[in-house]
Amino acid sequence: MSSTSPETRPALEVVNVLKQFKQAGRSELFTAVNRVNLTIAPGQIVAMVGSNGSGKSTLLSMIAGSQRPDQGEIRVAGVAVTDMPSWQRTGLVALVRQNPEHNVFSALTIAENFALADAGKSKRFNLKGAVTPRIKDMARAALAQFSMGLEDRIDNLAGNLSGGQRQAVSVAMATCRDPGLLLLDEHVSALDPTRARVVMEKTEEIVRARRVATLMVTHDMSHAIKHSDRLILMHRGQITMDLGAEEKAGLTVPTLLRRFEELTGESLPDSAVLA
Ligand SMILES: Nc1ncnc2c1ncn2[C@@H]1O[C@H](COP(=O)(O)OP(=O)(O)OP(=O)(O)O)[C@@H](O)[C@H]1O
Repeated sequence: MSSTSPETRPALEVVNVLKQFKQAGRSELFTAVNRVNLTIAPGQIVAMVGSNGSGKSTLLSMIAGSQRPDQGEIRVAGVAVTDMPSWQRTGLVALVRQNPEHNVFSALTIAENFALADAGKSKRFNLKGAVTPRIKDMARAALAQFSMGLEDRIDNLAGNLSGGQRQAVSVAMATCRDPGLLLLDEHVSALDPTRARVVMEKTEEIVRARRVATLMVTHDMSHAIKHSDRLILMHRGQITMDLGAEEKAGLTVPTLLRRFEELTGESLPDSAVLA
């Protein structure tokens, strides 16, 4: 079998990626992501944790296509996306953001949101007539996975949903077409702890069932340990720790926080502890 066949090629390859920013009042550039290498296998769930400002969101935004690396290469499911605008990555990369407001259009119904997501990179989108029986079936099936009754509300305005319901809709939309890679940028951090747990557990269940490779940024260390196959730690623009399933098996939140402190001399913010 060829090493580049769909079954074996990595879901994500980040090769030597560098991103620098100009800083106000300073002549030298600030390095936010410092020659990062990261490979994610098909179906693998990777949790990424790290201190504030360590470069997690910048790395995610380069993978999603809203920023371009200054150097390096990014491939998703074998496709070179480094210079591809984000709208062209639909189907390859799906992103669920922290703020529920940023993931769904409040003025559209749930079904219309699905129609819009499905239209993806096609430039012509006409809302009138876009909600076809196929879209409705797709939306109902995707939403039923969350067991929140959302499949019976597809004609409701998304703006009338709670934050947790919106994030459930967002994950359902992001995964229903089986993207090459799912990016979760603190997608449950704006929810209350109970809702956060439910949405996180369902998210894991869905991505495992669909075998969608996932890179999840979180400040909740227990989520990072519990809901991943692998845990990576970013610090000052670099990946400083990379724990596979075996190393992660006996890991507890206090041990993880201690290991981070030993490695970096700094404390890791744990939203579950801070909450
Ligand atoms: N557009 C920009 N211009 C200048 N500096 C930036 C820009 N975007 C990010 N940075 C800086 O790059 C660093 C990394 O930011 P980034 O948002 O990636 O960190 P993070 O790990 O996601 O942090 P947090 O956990 O707090 O969300 C920070 O010091 C930030 O101030």
